[in-house]
Amino acid sequence: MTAAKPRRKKSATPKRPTPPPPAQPVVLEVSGLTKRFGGVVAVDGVSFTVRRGTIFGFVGPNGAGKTTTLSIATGLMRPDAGTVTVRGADVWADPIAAKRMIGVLPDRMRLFDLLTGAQLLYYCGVLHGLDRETARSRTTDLARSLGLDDALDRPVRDYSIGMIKKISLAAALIHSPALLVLDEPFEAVDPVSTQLASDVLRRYADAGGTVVLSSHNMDFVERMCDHVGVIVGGRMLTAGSMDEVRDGLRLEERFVELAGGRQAVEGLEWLTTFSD
Ligand SMILES: Nc1ncnc2c1ncn2[C@@H]1O[C@H](COP(=O)(O)OP(=O)(O)OP(=O)(O)O)[C@@H](O)[C@H]1O
Repeated sequence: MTAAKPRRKKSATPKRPTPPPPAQPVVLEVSGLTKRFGGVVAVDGVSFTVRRGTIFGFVGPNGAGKTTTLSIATGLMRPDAGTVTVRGADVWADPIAAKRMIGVLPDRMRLFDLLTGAQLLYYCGVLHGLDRETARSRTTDLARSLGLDDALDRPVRDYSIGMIKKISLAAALIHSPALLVLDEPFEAVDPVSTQLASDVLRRYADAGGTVVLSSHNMDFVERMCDHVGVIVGGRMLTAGSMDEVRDGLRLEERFVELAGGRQAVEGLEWLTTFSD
């Protein structure tokens, strides 16, 4: 007789959108990615697929390999091994076709910050092939939806960190790409703006857009994403629907479990011996 497996405590979870049906076509296929920086293996054989209409959360501890993976996935960095395709177009063999379908918000993006917000969005739109009228009207729509209307005429170099994230998100969205890849999009963004931007992303995904985003905010990922992948030490430990990955726990609990648990606070006794 086998011992009964102890049941996990079911935690209350925030409300989330229903996952899209599994029959949706694959939009992003990442296969066997590996990237080394000298002696550091930043990404170690990472594979995952993301289907149309999915909001995929990519989570992992600091230095786990999220930014490196997302940089390779969007063609900003070459891997040592592995392939990435976007709707079947290889990001390295067919970069123009692949990149046309991607909107990117990279970590630490450098913007043409002498332009005003309106000029920046307009030029992003025109560079992506939009006609002038469409670029102008989408600039206005995005600024309104993301709470940036009042800032549109100011130079981007005067923006706060959160405002830069929002204008970068607008720049990634302006050509209405099939795939959005966002590296920590809501870092330093206030809760009201996060809500506005979340609504924009959900509407985009409901209409068939596909989102991959990284974040350290587990509650946000659990609320926002229907699929999730956990990367630790360059390896994708698990990826699947939110419920599969959570396995009855809150995402944060499951993440801490997978990422190695809490470190004992040993060797810090001096911290409690105050100098005065
Ligand atoms: N250009 C680089 N040169 C050398 N090492 C790098 C470079 N970029 C990343 N690394 C290393 O690769 C590993 C993965 O880094 P990466 O930025 O992908 O992690 P991350 O999961 O995005 O981390 P964080 O959550 O802290 O942003 C780290 O050990 C990092 O120091």
